[in-house]
Amino acid sequence: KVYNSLDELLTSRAKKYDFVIVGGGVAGSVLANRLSEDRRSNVLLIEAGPNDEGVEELRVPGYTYSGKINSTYYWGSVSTPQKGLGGRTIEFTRGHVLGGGSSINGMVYTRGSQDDYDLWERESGDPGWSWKAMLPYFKKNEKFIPHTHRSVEGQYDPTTHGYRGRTLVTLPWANSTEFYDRALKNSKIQPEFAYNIDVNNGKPVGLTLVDSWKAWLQSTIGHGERSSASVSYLDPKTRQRPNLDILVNTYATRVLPVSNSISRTPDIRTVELIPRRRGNTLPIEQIRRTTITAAKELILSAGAIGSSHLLLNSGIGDRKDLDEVGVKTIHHLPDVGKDLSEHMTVALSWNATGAIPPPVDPDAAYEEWKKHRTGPLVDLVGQQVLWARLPSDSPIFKQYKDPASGPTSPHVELTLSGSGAGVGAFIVLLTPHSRGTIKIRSNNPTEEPLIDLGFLTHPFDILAFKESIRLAKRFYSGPAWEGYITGFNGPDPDTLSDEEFLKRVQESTGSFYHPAGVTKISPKGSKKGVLDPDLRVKGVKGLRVVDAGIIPYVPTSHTQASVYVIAERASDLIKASW
Ligand SMILES: Cc1cc2nc3c(=O)[nH]c(=O)nc-3n(C[C@H](O)[C@H](O)[C@H](O)COP(=O)(O)OP(=O)(O)OC[C@H]3O[C@@H](n4cnc5c(N)ncnc54)[C@H](O)[C@@H]3O)c2cc1C
Repeated sequence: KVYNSLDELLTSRAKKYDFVIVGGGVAGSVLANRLSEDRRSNVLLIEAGPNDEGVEELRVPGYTYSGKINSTYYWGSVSTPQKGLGGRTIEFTRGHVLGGGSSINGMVYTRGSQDDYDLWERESGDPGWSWKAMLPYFKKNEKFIPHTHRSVEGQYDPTTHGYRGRTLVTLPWANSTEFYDRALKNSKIQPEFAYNIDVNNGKPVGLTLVDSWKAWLQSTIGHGERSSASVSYLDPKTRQRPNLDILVNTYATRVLPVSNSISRTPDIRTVELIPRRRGNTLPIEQIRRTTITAAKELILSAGAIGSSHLLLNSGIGDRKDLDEVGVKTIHHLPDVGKDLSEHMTVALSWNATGAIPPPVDPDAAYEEWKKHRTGPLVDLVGQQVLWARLPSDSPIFKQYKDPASGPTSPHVELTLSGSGAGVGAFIVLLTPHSRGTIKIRSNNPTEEPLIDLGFLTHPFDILAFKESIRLAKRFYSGPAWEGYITGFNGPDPDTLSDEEFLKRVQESTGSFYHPAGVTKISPKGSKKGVLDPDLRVKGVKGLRVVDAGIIPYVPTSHTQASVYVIAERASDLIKASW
């Protein structure tokens, strides 16, 4: 059952919970479902944002980024002034609703490379995080739905996918356009950008024996609707389980050792809660706090930012930083909130001579979606994404270590789009050297955390942007674009001075909202990192973290698929330990 307020839960329930999960996003929704599969386990899922049930705007794929989604479903976070961006702050979007990021995100479904997961194995010393070991979890999570209204032959590899999972995944609904036909034609002519049938096979570079690949984009959309973690894992049947309570509109301020603990190791199973609206900072003396203690485990799934914020508010972090803001350290764990890695983006555009497509009537599109779940509102991003490796003989690798997790990992993603007079490529720097931090401003847990993304603080990343833009220029100057593309609008590293180029990039760099690394896994016994390989917080009892923050280094993908499989595996680890 869903409880809309803390009071509602407290007045109608006096239940003991075995597992308390904080954060009802991707990981939290998966855990709530899997842990409550065992009817003997009582599970409480706590989410700061509202319930997503019946909110149509969250279900229409084409409404994402359209301004039609109410601001209540976002945290409204902003980064600190970014040193590498000349002091500019950037909006840092996070989902604030059941389903978390998956209720508002771009729905791109990419798993990353085999080397990304093999890096997790190396970083944690646990082969259970390797690509090979995680592949069954990808299949467990996914229900791939091949379209029947158009031919999708040759657009995906059937052996790569799962067909019985909960997250619906599909290919673009619309047919290809002149722009995408040309992009595909180009991939047949330019060996650097060869076609690969399915980006989700983990080792696309190895298979194609070239340095880059391109495939039909897959999205977490099914039957014309967004397939978020709450829709798929907290479906009406799951919500009715008598052993699962879901509490929304409730913000966790701190985690605490259980009051009667006699152990020397802090036994952290209590969570402190307040009713709270999105983003409002409450004066500390007005905060009326309630606590709930888990009988077995407290699990933080508040997202990379939310979980590190919560640990720091609780006095679990670097003693020096905590002292500075007047928070008493209950457990000195220096790496909490450190080593944040994140993707950086820059949008490029070219002029083109393509046919102007007929305008879409928004009312008719909505009517079609409502009646049939078809039409222009069923797709979101483009049909093709190009993932590429920077040439291995590029001079930047003589100067700096290649940050990619291995040869199957691309350095750059280009989301290709084009219609009429404009062609675009959204460049994503997938393997940054720059690092950021999450810190707290004060001892008031309702204050927003300090989100420092560290963008462009490492010189490699500026050079990597240059090389990535050159790569995009090579792609769009291929023979298939002759007579179609007429000019590049930059920023062009080959015509601008270094200063001008940097300024243009600093003005436009954005985030891709894929933060990782702030509560990373490391080997048992290692002083580095925040979590043991089984996701327990090092040096304390009773507390795990399960979300994007556990990932040692941002993967070369959009991150939701990684988080789904992290949570699927975590559910098995937790079940196996009781
Ligand atoms: C705008 C945007 C677009 C994206 N596009 C894509 C995409 O196209 N494809 C893709 O693969 N990935 C995408 N992502 C990333 C993807 O959504 C995330 O990787 C994923 O949601 C992370 O899952 P999580 O469980 O770690 O955290 P989340 O899904 O963010 O869940 C965390 C939950 O915890 C709640 N919470 C936080 N703090 C507290 C607290 N103190 N008390 C109670 N609850 C709390 C939050 O409200 C949230 O619901 C996008 C993300 C954003 C923001």
